[in-house]
Amino acid sequence: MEYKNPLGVDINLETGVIPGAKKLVRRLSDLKGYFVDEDAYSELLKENPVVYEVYAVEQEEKDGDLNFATTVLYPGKVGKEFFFTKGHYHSKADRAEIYYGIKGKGGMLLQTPEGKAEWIEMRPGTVVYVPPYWAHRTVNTGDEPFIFLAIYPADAGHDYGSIAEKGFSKLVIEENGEVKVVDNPRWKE
Ligand SMILES: O=C(CO)[C@@H](O)[C@H](O)[C@H](O)COP(=O)(O)O
Ligand SMILES: [Fe+2]
Repeated sequence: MEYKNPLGVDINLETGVIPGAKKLVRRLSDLKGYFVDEDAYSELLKENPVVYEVYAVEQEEKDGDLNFATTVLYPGKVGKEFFFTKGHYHSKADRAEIYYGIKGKGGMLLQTPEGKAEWIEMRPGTVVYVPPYWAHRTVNTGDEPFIFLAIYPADAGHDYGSIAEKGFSKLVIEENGEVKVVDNPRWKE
């Protein structure tokens, strides 16, 4: 039997960086078509800010193993919509996931394939259980980076297709200085 080596790493709780992890950067240009307000999107695209970074420690895609990753989701808005991650189902749709809030303020939008949505607020210390089959997207509703850890099966994979095409049935927006979760006018089942 070949055994893998155990590993311990310290997440930088201020920056979200995991030493030695693979870094992925998503800029606004990577989120074309995701935000409802297309004029606001085009305007902000001139700056093309970084929307989020992911630091991932991933194993081979095998049943039984685990990956973990931090995400640093920057504050910002496109029109009224707060910055968010793309959001995805898992390619192996029955794979669950755990998120843990590290820094900043935000939340998670979750959705079943039938379009039933849930919003869960997250702050440092919040654990979110993402059940099998639910799409999930995080949203930064604060004014500093929102940082969290995700732990997920190594064979879960990411299925971005249907969210990229249809989005979530709910939007998380700022209106009159308040965070609101409202119906997505573009949502169609
Ligand atoms: O859910 C997971 C892994 O299953 C997170 O590590 C996200 O991958 C990350 O927060 C970026 O979000 P996406 O761009 O992948 O939606
Ligand atoms: Fe996931």
